[in-house]
Amino acid sequence: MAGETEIDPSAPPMRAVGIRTQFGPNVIHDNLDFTVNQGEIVGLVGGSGSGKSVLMNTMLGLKEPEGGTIEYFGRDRNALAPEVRRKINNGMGVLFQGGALFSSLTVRQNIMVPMRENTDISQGLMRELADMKIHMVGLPPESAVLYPSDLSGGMKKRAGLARALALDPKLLFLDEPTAGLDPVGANAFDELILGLREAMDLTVLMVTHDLDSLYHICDRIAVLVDKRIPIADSLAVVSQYDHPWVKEYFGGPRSRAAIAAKETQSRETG
Ligand SMILES: Nc1ncnc2c1ncn2[C@@H]1O[C@H](COP(=O)(O)OP(=O)(O)OP(=O)(O)O)[C@@H](O)[C@H]1O
Repeated sequence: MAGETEIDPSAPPMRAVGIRTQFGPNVIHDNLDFTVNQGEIVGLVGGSGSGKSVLMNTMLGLKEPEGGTIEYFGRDRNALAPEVRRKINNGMGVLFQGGALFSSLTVRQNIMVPMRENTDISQGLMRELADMKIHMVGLPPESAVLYPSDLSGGMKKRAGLARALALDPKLLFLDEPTAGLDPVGANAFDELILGLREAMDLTVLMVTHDLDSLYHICDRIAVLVDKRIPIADSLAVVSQYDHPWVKEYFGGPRSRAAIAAKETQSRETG
């Protein structure tokens, strides 16, 4: 197929190169570079309104940047053959803030939506696959027939995640996945992401304000400040980065508490 041989499977699954994003006169990203490597969990942090969600949508392909390119597997996505682009798109799952479930559909029906839109598998098989996803995200089997309004906040997130996993993605995008969860629920959700990464060989880009999540599950942390990502590295490196926002974010009391919690956890797990 034309174009298919042109992606490089050994190249990073996603790269933003020289991205410029602008809404009218409001420049959000300016010459922003950012790479997401195979198999890693990257946390994207930055102040409120710094452009994290817009960047996620741009990398997902929901928004075209005003300048620069997004590469998938080493290739400008706009140069990909339509079949290749569709295949890559189907390999992306996204959990939006709040789960974004269809309120008039049950959990199972919600999970079946992307299957119905993108595959021609039978209704029976779709149901079976949807129930498997429900199991994978740790929801009880009976939740399949519940409506979103019947679910707790944590269950909604899990249902949204199950739908994000519907097409067995390789790239998972999470927008504030633990927002609104209590610490126990948030920690359980973090563990779930770690387990799924192993089980499904996922690469994860996660927008988050949750310091515990950053410390617990992220391999690298990308910092979006001043319209760019000047640093994307391990927590140890990023937390020493010389920028006022970084100093405030990683040097504040909530950060110190999260570090202390992580150290306690590391000691307990040996
Ligand atoms: N469709 C749009 N039209 C105009 N401006 C927009 C649009 N979408 C986002 N913006 C602006 O872009 C900027 C970045 O928004 P974005 O939602 O990406 O921030 P964020 O870093 O995710 O913030 P938060 O942490 O508060 O969720 C904001 O100033 C926002 O008002």
